[in-house]
Amino acid sequence: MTDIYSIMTMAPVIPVLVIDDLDTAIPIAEALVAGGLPCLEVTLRTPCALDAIEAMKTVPGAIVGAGTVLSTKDLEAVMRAGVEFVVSPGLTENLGRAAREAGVPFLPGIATSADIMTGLDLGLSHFKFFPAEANGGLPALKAIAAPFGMAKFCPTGGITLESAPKWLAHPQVLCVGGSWVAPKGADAETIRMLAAEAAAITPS
Ligand SMILES: O=C(O)C(=O)C[C@H](O)[C@H](O)COP(=O)(O)O
Repeated sequence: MTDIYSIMTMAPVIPVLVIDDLDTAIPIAEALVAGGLPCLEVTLRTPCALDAIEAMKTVPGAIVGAGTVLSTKDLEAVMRAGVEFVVSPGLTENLGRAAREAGVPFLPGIATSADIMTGLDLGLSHFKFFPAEANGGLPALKAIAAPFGMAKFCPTGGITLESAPKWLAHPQVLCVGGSWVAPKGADAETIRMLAAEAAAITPS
């Protein structure tokens, strides 16, 4: 199993996926990997999410993680499905401890300095800044991150192809998360093109 730093630095964008139809899981994963985005965050927002994770794991080159992991029960379920990383919208001590014990790369959501300090207490230093734009955008992350030079971030929530470069230019931002690369109902070729565009983003 790899570490969360490696997951966050494989590509500039981690696609956040909501899979409604299990039949689309493999084509979506193939398109994203072909476009240059190997790390896939499958949210536990739909009934078929765990099956989608297992299906996507068969795609060569795909590094499949789970998002929307809200509890230790969710964590156990996604570990059974064989995820390679775990993302949550927030951080609780229970979930943070369980993820550490499971030894799985873990990217918990934070929105405040206190959240970051809770994470640091648990031995965590890589966080999802969520919801990034609604929480005040890049100016807010700059201010919140400033005292925590050891912390690294994946801002997620409201980020687009157009806004990603400025987020990525922040020295503590390793990647961004976003659902724009796999819009609902998009065909595989569209997703591959959106992924290729996202994979080519450079900080500016
Ligand atoms: O489901 C979760 O666990 C989340 O944390 C939410 C997602 O990360 C955001 O909804 C993605 O944001 P958009 O790119 O603006 O769509």
